[in-house]
Amino acid sequence: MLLGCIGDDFTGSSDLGNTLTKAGMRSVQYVGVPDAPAAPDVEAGIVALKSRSIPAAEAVAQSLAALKWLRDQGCTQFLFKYCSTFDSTPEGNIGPVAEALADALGATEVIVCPAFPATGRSIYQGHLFVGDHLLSESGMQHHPLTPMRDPDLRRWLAHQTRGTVGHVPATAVMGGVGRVRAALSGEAAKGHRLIVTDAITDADLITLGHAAADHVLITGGSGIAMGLPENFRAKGLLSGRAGEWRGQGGPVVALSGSCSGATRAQVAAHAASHPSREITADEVISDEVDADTLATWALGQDGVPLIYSSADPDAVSAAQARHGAAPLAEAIETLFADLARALAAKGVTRLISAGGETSGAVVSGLGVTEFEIGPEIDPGVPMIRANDSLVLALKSGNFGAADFFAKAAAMMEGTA
Ligand SMILES: Nc1ncnc2c1ncn2[C@@H]1O[C@H](COP(=O)(O)OP(=O)(O)O)[C@@H](O)[C@H]1O
Ligand SMILES: O=C(O)[C@@H](O)C(=O)COP(=O)(O)O
Repeated sequence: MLLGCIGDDFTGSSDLGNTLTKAGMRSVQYVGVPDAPAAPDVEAGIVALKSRSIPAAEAVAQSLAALKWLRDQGCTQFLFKYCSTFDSTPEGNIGPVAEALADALGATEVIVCPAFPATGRSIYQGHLFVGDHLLSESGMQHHPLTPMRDPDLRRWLAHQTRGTVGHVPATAVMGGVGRVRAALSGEAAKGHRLIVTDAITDADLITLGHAAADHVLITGGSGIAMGLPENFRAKGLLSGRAGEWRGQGGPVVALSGSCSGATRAQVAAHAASHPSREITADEVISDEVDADTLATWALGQDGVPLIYSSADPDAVSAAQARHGAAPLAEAIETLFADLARALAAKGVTRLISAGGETSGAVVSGLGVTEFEIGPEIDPGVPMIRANDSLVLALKSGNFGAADFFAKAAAMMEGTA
């Protein structure tokens, strides 16, 4: 294994696997820290954690355990993957995890770059944009767990860190690899270890990736990985053997716990022509719904049945006020985990899940240990294979075309 990656959620980890696989690295996504060695042909290993919204100290401990396993597999470079919308709170977890990994690896210059231009995320003057909106006006200010109300990544990250935060502007990034290296060293010389780097285009990300060829630790969204495989290829370290992917027919179900604007639009579009069942926060809290009944309903439907708790910001706030945000999220996630387990037991072979935390719950419910990464459905979302009879798509809340659920089901079957 060459590149060791730590993802702070499951959709994000498959997003990273997609980028690395497309760029020619043989990649495997692990569910948590494995307790056995990796297969010898894995070139990029991604340890997927569910550490984005847990207490910072636990996120640090889990990330350090992942780092230890990846080091034991022989990795020479490490990537900490977080969300392209920088999902975090003033306490963390991006800053504390990045600093702990940097301490453990003795890293002195660490890129911080969540840019992902294919999905509209760009960084300019240290500020994160989603399309032509600042992050704080993109809808992310309403996120149920990590509302993002400050688009200045330098300022937001500084709340989370012991050390100070540096910045490499777009003018330096556009100046090429030499200018970037000089700018990063300049920031490190001023005592800034975590350095936010502007990036507007894929070309900027490839420049940053090449500039970071000798960095032991890199942090960012999946975009920051775009240039990394080429560094290993240039040293003759990649096998060039991509995995063989095969589609999967059979019973399909879509689950959605994401409340993002993009997912709610996908849910509305899908529900117009496919069987769909909403589960409300109140039903979940009062135990009026059970996983077994929902699974039986879904597998009795034609088309691509959808079960969703996705709700608009007003409904989410009202439900959180009634039940508490954390207990409510936990109750809904537990239901999705139980539902995934029940669906697998009843023979589902294609499972689509929308939402990062939701997908973490779904995967833990399934009890799978690793995923083969397959072809891309939409930017940032690959199909992934859990075992001989189960293929999944874990969709970030914000990603995917308007017809994502139907499109994913068809592509997973190999008919689109
Ligand atoms: N109707 C709802 N009311 C309140 N919280 C909800 C509701 N539906 C889902 N949630 C919770 O909101 C969170 C959504 O996060 P996530 O699944 O990561 O989606 P995204 O990818 O959009 O961030 C989850 O913890 C989920 O359990
Ligand atoms: O970088 C991204 O935007 C995604 O890969 C990601 O991390 C997804 O997180 P969710 O939006 O919580 O699904």
